[in-house]
Amino acid sequence: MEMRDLKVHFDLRASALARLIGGGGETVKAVDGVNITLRRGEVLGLVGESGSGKTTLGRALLGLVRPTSGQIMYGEQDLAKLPQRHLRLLRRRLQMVFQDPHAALNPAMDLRTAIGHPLRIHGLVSNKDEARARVVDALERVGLTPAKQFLDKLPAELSGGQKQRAVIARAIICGPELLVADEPISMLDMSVRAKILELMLDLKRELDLTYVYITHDLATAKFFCDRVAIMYLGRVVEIGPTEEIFADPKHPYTRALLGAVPDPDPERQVPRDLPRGEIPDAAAPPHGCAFHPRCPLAFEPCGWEARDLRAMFERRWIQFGEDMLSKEEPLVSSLNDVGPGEKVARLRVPSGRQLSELTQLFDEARAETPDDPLWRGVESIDSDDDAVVVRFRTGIDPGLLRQNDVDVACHLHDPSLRPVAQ
Ligand SMILES: Nc1ncnc2c1ncn2[C@@H]1O[C@H](COP(=O)(O)OP(=O)(O)OP(=O)(O)O)[C@@H](O)[C@H]1O
Repeated sequence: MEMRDLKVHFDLRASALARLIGGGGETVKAVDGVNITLRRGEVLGLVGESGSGKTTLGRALLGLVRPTSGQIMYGEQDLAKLPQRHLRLLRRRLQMVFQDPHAALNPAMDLRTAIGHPLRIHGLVSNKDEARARVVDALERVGLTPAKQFLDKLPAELSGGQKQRAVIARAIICGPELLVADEPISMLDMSVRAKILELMLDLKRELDLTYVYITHDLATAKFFCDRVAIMYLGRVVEIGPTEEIFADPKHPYTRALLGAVPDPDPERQVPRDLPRGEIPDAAAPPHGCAFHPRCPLAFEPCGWEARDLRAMFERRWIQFGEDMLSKEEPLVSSLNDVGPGEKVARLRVPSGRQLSELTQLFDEARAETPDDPLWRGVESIDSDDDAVVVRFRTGIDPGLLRQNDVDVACHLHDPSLRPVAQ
């Protein structure tokens, strides 16, 4: 399966007020230009924080959400353009295992009915005995044995791990080629997590399956995946063999994620030390490299914009406290109106204040945090009669660059921009 420049954008409805004043709705770029070739028989991990687009990408692969553009080539067919009717036929070969096994099973349906359901939908059995035999086989494969004892059980009679086994049995019963497993173990007890992953690996070998494994948990990705794709705000920022990515992560975001792996011993939880800031709003992602506002190594071409100035002041106020906030915030209040992608910030002097206060503020901010990467993006700071004008350098969208067996989307690795990778 090959994803080519795959995009899934969601149009959010504008609020009634926004519509009245002529504003359109926002667009969330959940998946924004993904190119991945899925190899037969591999386990590909989609790894990233919440909101990075993993689930949307997984759903798109199964035709559960329509791509906005791009292709999903599956053999000769482009799933992105296939009519629903044809997709339904294909779906028996493309299955999903969901995060929550409790929600995935109808509480009123016994396992015989629930697991056999896809067989009936796809017309793969002609009578009850055949269906029963296939369900028994699936139950045995997932370790719910003796199978006959499980046929008439309801989900409420099963443990969490048993339920997830039943969900997996339902996913494999039609003989799929690809399984998209979306956090399949995150809601299970610690004690059964490894067993479920081991079961999935056994099934992969026995049934010649290919997996897409969606997770924010790097520890299981390391154990389970042949390759991992690290996603950030709808894009793949690094992809390659699991071993190589874990041994030598190249993207600053990957490095930050790996640094944030919690210690399995709860007494020694390592704090999540992802770089400053939250994941930005996917409806108004940062320019250039979307990670640049959080990146400690961001430099000139990474996509600096006027919004980053506001974030720099916020960091300053967090560092230096309330007094500084109340003194300085009114001076730079015009930054509140800055929209995405603006390359020039014009900070007007508020009435009753002096231009010299504003220029001094910039001098102080720069002197006190000279290592803040933001300054690398500032091209000039000038002042005219009633404003300080900050201009930012032009950013470049990072594409994937090949580094040994890994592709990484980071300017640090582009010799034409920075000769030595850091
Ligand atoms: N149906 C939808 N309508 C609007 N926005 C959506 C929809 N589905 C997902 N999104 C948005 O798309 C972005 C990516 O979401 P997605 O669920 O794919 O991320 P994720 O990495 O799987 O996160 P999580 O681990 O929390 O599931 C988010 O900003 C999310 O709010």
